This record gives sequence, structure tokens and C-alpha cells, in this order.
Amino acid sequence: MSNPYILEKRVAIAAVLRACSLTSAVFNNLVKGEKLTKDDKSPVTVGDFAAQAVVNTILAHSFPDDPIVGEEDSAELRGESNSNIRDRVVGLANDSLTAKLIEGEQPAWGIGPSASHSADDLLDAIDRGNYGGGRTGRMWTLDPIDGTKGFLRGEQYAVCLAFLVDSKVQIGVMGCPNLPIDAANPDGRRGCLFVAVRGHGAEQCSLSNLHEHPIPLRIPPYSPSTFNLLESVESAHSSHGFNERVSTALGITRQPTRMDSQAKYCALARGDGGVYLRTPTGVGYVEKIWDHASGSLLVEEAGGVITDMRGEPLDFGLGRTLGENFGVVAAGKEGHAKVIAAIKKVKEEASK
Ligand SMILES: Nc1ncnc2c1ncn2[C@@H]1O[C@H](COP(=O)(O)O)[C@@H](OP(=O)(O)O)[C@H]1O
Ligand SMILES: [Mg+2]
Ligand SMILES: [Mg+2]
Ligand SMILES: [Mg+2]
Repeated sequence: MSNPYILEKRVAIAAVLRACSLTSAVFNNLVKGEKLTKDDKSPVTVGDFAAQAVVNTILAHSFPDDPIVGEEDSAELRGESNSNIRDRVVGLANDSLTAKLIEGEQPAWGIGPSASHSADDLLDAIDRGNYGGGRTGRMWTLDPIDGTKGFLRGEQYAVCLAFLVDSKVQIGVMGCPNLPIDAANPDGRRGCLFVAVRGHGAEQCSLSNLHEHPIPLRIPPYSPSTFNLLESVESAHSSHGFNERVSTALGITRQPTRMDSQAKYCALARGDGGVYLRTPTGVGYVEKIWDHASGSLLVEEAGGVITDMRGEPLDFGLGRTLGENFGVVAAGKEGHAKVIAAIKKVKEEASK
């Protein structure tokens, strides 16, 4: 069957590419004071706000009735105390939207030299991301910069966009501007785009040239000699201690690969690491759908399995969060079964 969502895929790729150029420019030139701290104490930069404004503006042009669950909102930018940050966000978003069209892009998508927007329009675009989510209908979910802490540290981050119908992810697009194109050559060229379409596979290509070496992604069969953990850099996001016990129970000798953002799903999908393991740290944090939607489809379309730590599927139909889920386990089929068994063993031992 052909992909029924061709336009959605093309627009999503265009939006993520523009957002990646924007975030890369900020990454290379982040000026002190261009970030805020949110109520939950997490950081947000001018790059996060501007990237959400750009992606939501582009989505609104092609799909004006589609709701969006986006991570950021514009409340902090509207007050006079942050007017310098607001001006920078507006400037960045307009620079991105008005950049000249590249092959495959259409002016009707709200981009190109005449697509300048007012500050109010761009703040409103950010707030198009305030949809509460739900079980039925079309919707998008966006993480304009996933791994903001990695972004600020100068490490990995990802622009992540997913399109869902009836709470099932149909398209996942992720841009990883700092990820080496070839994992075997970590000092080589960087910047990858990952695209997954349900029922149509997953592929990686270069962010700078979509025609350059598109690689179909397939998680390789389980192999004890190469299998290791992909986990958060931040120990507050995933329990490094619990992960280590699971690793030991699996007899893994390789060190975990620590990486920020959904770039972990991308690494897994191309066979670079064995399992993405995210284990709750016990502070009652509830996972957000934008942190996993696009990555989950990438893993599935690369032949893998994704569940929580109990082996339950992730449910993207519960609202903006994944609700009562317990972490994330994503791996190839055989590796996934082994990890779920190891988690059970570690939990049983802990309760003795
Ligand atoms: N206590 C916590 N437990 C799990 N995830 C958390 C968390 N606090 C924040 N996060 C999420 O972890 C994401 C980064 O994941 P990772 O650790 O894999 O890089 C953050 O995304 P943002 O950077 O988009 O805010 C944020 O949504
Ligand atoms: Mg954040
Ligand atoms: Mg995130
Ligand atoms: Mg984010």
C-alpha cells in the first residue's frame, strides 16, 4: 500500500530541516542570557521557542485544522521583562521562515522570502502547541529541541516531530544536527535526518543533502559481543544505578553509551547500541509524548520493539503525557525480550 500521508511527510521534513538550521545557528552562537528556567526548573532557550514557532507556522499553513501537542508555550515571552528574548525568538523564526526555498519546498507552506511574520503571529504559533492530546483524530507532537541540556552542554540534541492518527504514530521525523553520519567515524561529518513512515520503513540521510546516501535502517540481530545500553546523560532523567544492575544481569561488559535526546532512538535504529533503557528515578516524573513519539516509530519501523519496563506498549492517546507508564525499553526483538526478563530479575532481587 502506498503511503497515504505523502504531503504530511514532505511538510514535516521541510519543517524539521528549517528548525535544524535555526537550532544549529543558535548552537554555534549561544549568547549568555538567551535561556530561561521553566517552572519545573528545566532550561529553555531562544532556540526551543523559535524552532517551535517555525514548525508550528509551517504545519498551520498546510494543515490548519490539525492540533499540535508541543513542548513549549509563549507565556514567558509575552512579559516585558523578557522582551529581549522575545525579540531574538522573533528574529530567529523569521530568518528561518524567510530563507530561500530549497528543492521540494512550496511557498504555500508559509516559507520563502515573503513569509515574514509579526511577533504576535509567531507567539500565537508557539501556542498552537497547547493541544491537550487525545485518543482520536489527527494530531502532531513536537519537541523543538529535545535534550536542551545536551544542547547547552554542546552535545547531542534532536528536533523531533511526529504525526499521529487515532493516537498511533504514522510519521516520525527527527533531525540530529550533532550526530555523526557514520557511527564508526565519530569525528567525521555530522548532521543526520531520520524519517519513519508506518508500514514503509525507516531511513537516515544527511541533514545537508537529503539525496546523499539514504540508508534504510534495520536493527541488527542480537549479539552479546556488541549489545550495550543507550541511556540519558542526565542521571535525573533515568536511573543510572538501576540500568547498571540490568546491564550486569544481562552479562554486558561494554560501557553504556550516554547520549542526550531521542538521538538514542536514532542510534539504536541504525545498530549503534543494543537497548534504549529509560528507568524512572523515583521522583514521580511523568513522561511526555513528544519525548518518545517519533523515536518509537523509528524503532518499530527498523524492526524493533518498544514498551515500558513491564512490557506494556506506550500509549500516545492519554493526553500530553504517557500517563502511568514505567520507563522505556526499546531494542531489537530478541534483545528486548532479554532486557524485560533482566528487569524482572533485578526487581525481584531488590524486593527480597
Ligand atoms: N525527571 C525526569 N525523568 C525523566 N525525564 C525527564 C525528567 N525531567 C525532564 N525529563 C525529560 O527528559 C528529556 C531529555 O531526555 P534525555 O535525558 O533522554 O536527553 C527532556 O526533554 P527536553 O530536553 O526536550 O526538555 C525532558 O522532557
Ligand atoms: Mg524541555
Ligand atoms: Mg524532550
Ligand atoms: Mg524540548
